[in-house]
Amino acid sequence: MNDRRDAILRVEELHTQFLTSHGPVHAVNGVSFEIRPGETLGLLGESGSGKSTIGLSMLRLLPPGRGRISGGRVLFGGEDLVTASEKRMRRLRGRDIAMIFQESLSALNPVYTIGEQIAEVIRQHERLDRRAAMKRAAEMLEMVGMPDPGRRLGEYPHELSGGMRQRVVIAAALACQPKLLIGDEPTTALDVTVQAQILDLIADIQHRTGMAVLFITHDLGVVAEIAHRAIVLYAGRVVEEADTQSLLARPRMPYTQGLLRSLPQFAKGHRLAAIPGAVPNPRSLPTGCAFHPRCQEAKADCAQTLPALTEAGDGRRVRCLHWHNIAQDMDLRVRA
Ligand SMILES: Nc1ncnc2c1ncn2[C@@H]1O[C@H](COP(=O)(O)OP(=O)(O)OP(=O)(O)O)[C@@H](O)[C@H]1O
Repeated sequence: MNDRRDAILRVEELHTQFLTSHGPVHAVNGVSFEIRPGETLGLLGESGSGKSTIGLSMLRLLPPGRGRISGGRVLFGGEDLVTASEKRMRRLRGRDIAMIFQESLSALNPVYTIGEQIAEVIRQHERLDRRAAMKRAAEMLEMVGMPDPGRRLGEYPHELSGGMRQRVVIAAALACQPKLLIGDEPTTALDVTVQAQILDLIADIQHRTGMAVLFITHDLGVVAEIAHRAIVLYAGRVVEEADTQSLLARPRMPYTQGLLRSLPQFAKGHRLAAIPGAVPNPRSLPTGCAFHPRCQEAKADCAQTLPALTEAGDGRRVRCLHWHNIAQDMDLRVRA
């Protein structure tokens, strides 16, 4: 959180609830972060930690009547999207802020050709005739590395492989040159080779256009690959934020340390071990630090006091009462 002036997006104290027959579910509990142009921020967390809800809240795409933003601001270029009109949001979505999801097949309409669908997105936001929009659609397909883009324009989604469909979805998302791309697990359904290609593609386009990217994922390996900075989410709260290299080399929060130890490529000298237990139910969060029942470092006060998100130097933020001692222990272990 260094240079506040430059951020294209600032999320401040976001709270989002779902109303269910069993009462409200507090899915997002005071989340703040920012993204600067040309930057990729990884939003990392286990299933149920609130990642998708943050993405949907930012674009005001929560299920009507069930999901609601109950507090906070989402400032995009200084404008608060929480209070913007629905008309304004329709203009922003797809033009200034684009979102891509995991399941490319459901994002595409089976009865229209690839070309018609990309051209339609372009024409929703720009005054172009059909021919010009089709020409731009072909250029977009070329940009995302689609072989033989002219021919692909006339094909239907089912004629393409999963990786090629995801390229089409990215082409459509980027057709209006958004300033911010939100990717919600956009590579999770793809095999590792195609996943690597898509990550390279997003990084390459970002390099050329300077767009900001919020990359939502449960996969630390993906964050390591694509994100400049990362936020770790637990039970709807940010528990750690750091530049990706520091986060991977010197995680401060025990939860982040646990995530790293559960992955072979990051375990480095530690025994490979899954974090015991599961993400808590957001209807009944533990008192104090929500992670304390699963934490190997927990002390008596962790069950009583909710730690604040604390500045820990170098733009890092940590939500842990004992991060300082744990950090010293970790550093000693790393030096030994
Ligand atoms: N439409 C909904 N109605 C009720 N509760 C919901 C709804 N959508 C999400 N939730 C709850 O909100 C919490 C956060 O869910 P969310 O989908 O944002 O998590 P996530 O980190 O994106 O998980 P995943 O990786 O599995 O998508 C979960 O407890 C989930 O059960």
